[in-house]
Amino acid sequence: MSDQSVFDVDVWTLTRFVMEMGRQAKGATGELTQLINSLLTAIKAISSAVRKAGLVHLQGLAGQVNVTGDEQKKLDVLSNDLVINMLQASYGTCLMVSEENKDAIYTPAEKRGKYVVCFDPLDGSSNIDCLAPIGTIFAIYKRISEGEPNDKDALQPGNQIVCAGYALYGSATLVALSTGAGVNFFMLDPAIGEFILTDRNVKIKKKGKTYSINEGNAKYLEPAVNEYLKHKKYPEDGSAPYGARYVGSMVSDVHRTIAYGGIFMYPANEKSPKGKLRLLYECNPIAFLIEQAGGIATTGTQRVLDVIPESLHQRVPFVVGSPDDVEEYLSFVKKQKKALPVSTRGKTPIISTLQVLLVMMTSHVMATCQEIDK
Ligand SMILES: O=P(O)(O)OC[C@H]1O[C@](O)(COP(=O)(O)O)[C@@H](O)[C@@H]1O
Ligand SMILES: [Mg+2]
Ligand SMILES: [Mg+2]
Ligand SMILES: [Mg+2]
Repeated sequence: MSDQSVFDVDVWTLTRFVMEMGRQAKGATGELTQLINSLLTAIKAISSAVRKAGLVHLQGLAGQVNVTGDEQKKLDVLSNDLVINMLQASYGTCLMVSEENKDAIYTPAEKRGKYVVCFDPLDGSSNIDCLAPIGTIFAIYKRISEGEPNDKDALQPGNQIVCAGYALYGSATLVALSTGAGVNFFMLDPAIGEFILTDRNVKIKKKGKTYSINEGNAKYLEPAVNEYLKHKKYPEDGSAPYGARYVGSMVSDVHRTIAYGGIFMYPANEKSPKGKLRLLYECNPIAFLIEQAGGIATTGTQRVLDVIPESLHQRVPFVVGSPDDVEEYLSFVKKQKKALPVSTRGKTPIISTLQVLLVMMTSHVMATCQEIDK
């Protein structure tokens, strides 16, 4: 079938879009545009590598384990090298933090610029060999140090982000990007190798119809989370139960949540008391985009973007999505907190539950003894 679509002779590419945003920003030097363009080159190369991985033996393990204990895949390492090399060649960065590097990566002095980039070069890498969607996530900050850059430049809270985004290598390759004035989607047109603006100022639905969580962790989840999930499956008010969707690649699960509405959750659990997802290069960039799209991003106890980072690879509990859905989840968390005696609040619920049982048993035994004494 011949392609009847009109050939757009005034196409809005991501590069043009960012240049336009840059020109409107006072004192723009074009450095951010150049940095983003270099990042896009890495993303295009990763997209190409992902799509041919099965043909050129790029699937499977690289043989090392990263600092957070993930077994590195060959594509993790390749993606990481691409992003580091393209960013350093942009003359826009002074320091980078990557999931795949234990320490911060300092740009050689002669190539330094004013930006800091925290990134997850390949997100969802357990899904590479089964061809499920995977992604790349990044957050960009302005450095705060004078002279030599240092780790503190990367330990800024997410509310200091100047630009964040993700690439999704799915049935098409998409980039979602925000520089703080809303979220825009760009689709890669392989014919011209450009990302084309497809959705301007994307907004998440107020309330969705699906929840997304790894229910294989149910045994380890806090009671409030399981109570919430039960409410979604057996609504007491006669409304329709929610659907369940879980890809196991956060970028894919989050993109569906932004596109369709709903809630994505990776809360703390007994196995990972701080949750699994990493603050600097997964939770902060995604939280920034979710809020820019009108959603909520919480750790369960505070706004993700307000968390003051203490270490480069620290994890936080992570619940994001449609405002009504996340607010409803938080109401279950608050209810659980209220149900616990003050002295046990804030402690690991498993211990506090045992303490509550102990208090109840002791008072029961006391009451029985008093009965016998009468
Ligand atoms: O397999 P689990 O425990 O559900 O974890 C899935 C989560 O782990 C991740 O794959 C971690 O990211 P990486 O693949 O970048 O290490 C997320 O993309 C995803 O949401
Ligand atoms: Mg990993
Ligand atoms: Mg990841
Ligand atoms: Mg990763």
